[in-house]
Amino acid sequence: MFNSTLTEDERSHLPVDGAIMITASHLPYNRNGLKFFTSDGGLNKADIKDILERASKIYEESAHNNLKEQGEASKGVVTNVDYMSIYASDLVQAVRKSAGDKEKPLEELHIVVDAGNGAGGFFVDKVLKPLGAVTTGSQFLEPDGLFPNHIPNPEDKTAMKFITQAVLDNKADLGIIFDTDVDRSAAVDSRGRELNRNRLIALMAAIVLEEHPGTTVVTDSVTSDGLTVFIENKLGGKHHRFKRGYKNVIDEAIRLNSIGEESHLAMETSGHGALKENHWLDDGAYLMVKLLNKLAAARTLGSSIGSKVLTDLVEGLEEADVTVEIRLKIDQNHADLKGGSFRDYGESVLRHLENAISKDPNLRKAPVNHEGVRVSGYGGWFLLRLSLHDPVLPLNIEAQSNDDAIKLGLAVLAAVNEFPALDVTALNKFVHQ
Ligand SMILES: O=P(O)(O)OC[C@H]1O[C@H](O)[C@H](O)[C@@H](O)[C@@H]1O
Repeated sequence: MFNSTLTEDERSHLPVDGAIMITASHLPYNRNGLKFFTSDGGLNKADIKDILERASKIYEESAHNNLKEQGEASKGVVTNVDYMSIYASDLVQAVRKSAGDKEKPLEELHIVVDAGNGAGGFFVDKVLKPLGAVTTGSQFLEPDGLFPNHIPNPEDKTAMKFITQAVLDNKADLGIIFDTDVDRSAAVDSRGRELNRNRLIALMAAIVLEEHPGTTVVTDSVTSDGLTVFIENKLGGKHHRFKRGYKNVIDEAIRLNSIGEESHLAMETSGHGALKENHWLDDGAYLMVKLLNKLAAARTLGSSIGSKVLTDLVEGLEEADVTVEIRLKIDQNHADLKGGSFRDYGESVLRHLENAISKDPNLRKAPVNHEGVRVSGYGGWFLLRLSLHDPVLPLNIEAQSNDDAIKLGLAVLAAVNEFPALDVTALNKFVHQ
């Protein structure tokens, strides 16, 4: 969508002034929304508020029965343009270029795609096949807004199981999965190893840091400590852990560049990733093209080279044995909120936790932290923060053993237990497993 505001092609009426997409994104089918783009990028909350306010003013100012007439009068011309083919052919060209302009640089490489019945099915016919890849075993390529097979979200364990199984069943070299509107993506290597979350950020960081040594990688707040060590010690870059929310991460990377700190990659564990070279657009297909470029370039040296070139790039990334996310709901109608907002309530939970932590010698608050309360201890860490959208406090815990993860969970539970509007059932279950 966004690219249609930049592509120059007079015959196809491009570039357009604006683009609108109807999508549930990675969410279930009953949570559709609209995404708006201009050539400056995706519109943010303030822009959308402005649009809604203006629209409601126009509605109020016009007499109800006049609206239909006005609509008739302002009718424009509708022209259908096959923009997807134009966009996809740019992706194809990028991969060819990285392989010295070879027409079919992925010849005989077996790549399966799981589009989760979202919009990503085009990647098979319009990108992979023209590059010579074998795509048998690709699944759920037909768009279906009810997502009958699984929720299309590379952060979702079930979704990742589907693509991993498809790779193993088909003995494929690589698996690729997209969310509904292809702004999130992830991969699976030939052995069925998931390249998502921290691992995908590490992989993208390795690729980007080869091109831009020393650059800063901006990520969301739930990235692991192992990722920082990997980016800084192994790759020689800088890891700037910021807030959750792809827009927050992207805007922060843009801000860093504007104050003289070079950054080329902004990425979330959710699978949203944006590159400076691609106008800071969180384009999941473009991320996968960066992986294909690596594969294509490697295959110019030997046709048996497969996804190992990607797996090797994340060699040395330390990963926690236990990774949990527990979402603690705030009951907005509970008397303990005293009529206040769930945000204020959540903030007071966080302040209380911060205070409790400072008295515990086993725990250490992260020296730099931009969101919620992040704490190290028992060889791991936890982060408790407010959800971007919901009345929820998500808790992320990473540790090297279940016992250590439970110790971290208990520290949180002791502090949050004092807040009756917070549903701690899931946390209780976790620590008493
Ligand atoms: O704060 P949470 O509820 O975990 O949700 C956070 C997520 O919200 C949306 O899905 C955005 O697309 C993501 O960029 C963000 O990470």
